[in-house]
Amino acid sequence: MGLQVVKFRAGAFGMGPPWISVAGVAGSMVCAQGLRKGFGDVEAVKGIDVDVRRGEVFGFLGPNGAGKSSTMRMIATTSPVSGGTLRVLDMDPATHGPQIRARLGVCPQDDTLDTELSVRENLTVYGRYFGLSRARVRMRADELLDFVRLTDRATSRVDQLSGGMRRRLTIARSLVNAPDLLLLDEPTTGLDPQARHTLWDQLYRLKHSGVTQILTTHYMDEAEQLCDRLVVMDHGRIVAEGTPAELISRYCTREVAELRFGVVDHEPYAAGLQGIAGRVEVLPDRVLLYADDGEAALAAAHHRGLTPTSGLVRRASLEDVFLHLTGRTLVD
Ligand SMILES: Nc1ncnc2c1ncn2[C@@H]1O[C@H](COP(=O)(O)OP(=O)(O)OP(=O)(O)O)[C@@H](O)[C@H]1O
Repeated sequence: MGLQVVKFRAGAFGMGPPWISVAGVAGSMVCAQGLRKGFGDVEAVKGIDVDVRRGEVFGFLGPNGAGKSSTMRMIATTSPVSGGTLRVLDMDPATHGPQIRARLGVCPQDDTLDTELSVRENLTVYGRYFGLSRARVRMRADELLDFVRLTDRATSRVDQLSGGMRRRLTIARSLVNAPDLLLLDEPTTGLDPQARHTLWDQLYRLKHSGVTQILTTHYMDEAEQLCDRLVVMDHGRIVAEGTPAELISRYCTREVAELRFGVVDHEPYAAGLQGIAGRVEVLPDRVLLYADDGEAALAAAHHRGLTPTSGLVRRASLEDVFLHLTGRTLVD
């Protein structure tokens, strides 16, 4: 028997994508307890607990090598679990891989589109792989092309598309089987700002149509925009979990003053700023001073004779949380 095929309904895509959930999952969409992944001597995932609820967008954040992709591959059932327990859509990946995959959409980090085929054919071939009838596949392809705004490129070959169009097509392809759960590995890496915003808009619409999403990203603004909840991973472990707002309030002050002194070595300036407000972080080109009142902190610095060549005050962000927890900026 082929993969279990999901049901479709003729869609009013203009009003939002008509994804149909085939079967209810009462509790968690993904539940991991003490989940581990090893590659020989390398422990990529060191016992993590994760609970992804129906309808939410859940993010895995972390620096390179943190274990995000290894975790995603276990959830996608393409990499066996080394230890702990994992349930995906209330099933065990070890025994129900095909049943899980039939209800998953997977958008990999690198586009794996068939560049020899047209845009439309990429969808129809994939749909046939899921066992959809020709008529269903045609209807589905039309709906998805409309959803990702590629209808007018339906007959173009993939190698004629821009990077942003390819990502949109990859997302469309991952939705061919009307998945309950969509896995997105760095969905907007390499895209220009406009293409990123277009994709965010589509992912947002998907969320509101009830598709649970799990994504990895290096972009904190992306996580803040899209994720209801997220975990920060580092060295195979979860070091923080919460909503973006919870994480910011837990690990940061309300504001951050950024001070640039136009020098190579900021350490002496950082030392001089100690005690004015909260934590002081040194970056290659600036010093960050965490404060509930950033303007007051800047004034206090000036009072100490530490007047920057440029100083600005901004709201604390997930980027600051990440820096605090991992000691690194986003992309190292
Ligand atoms: N197939 C493999 N064989 C051996 N080691 C691996 C394999 N896949 C991943 N690793 C190692 O496991 C650790 C976690 O890698 P993983 O790709 O899960 O991290 P990541 O957080 O997704 O990183 P990135 O953001 O760079 O994609 C790294 O040390 C990596 O080298």
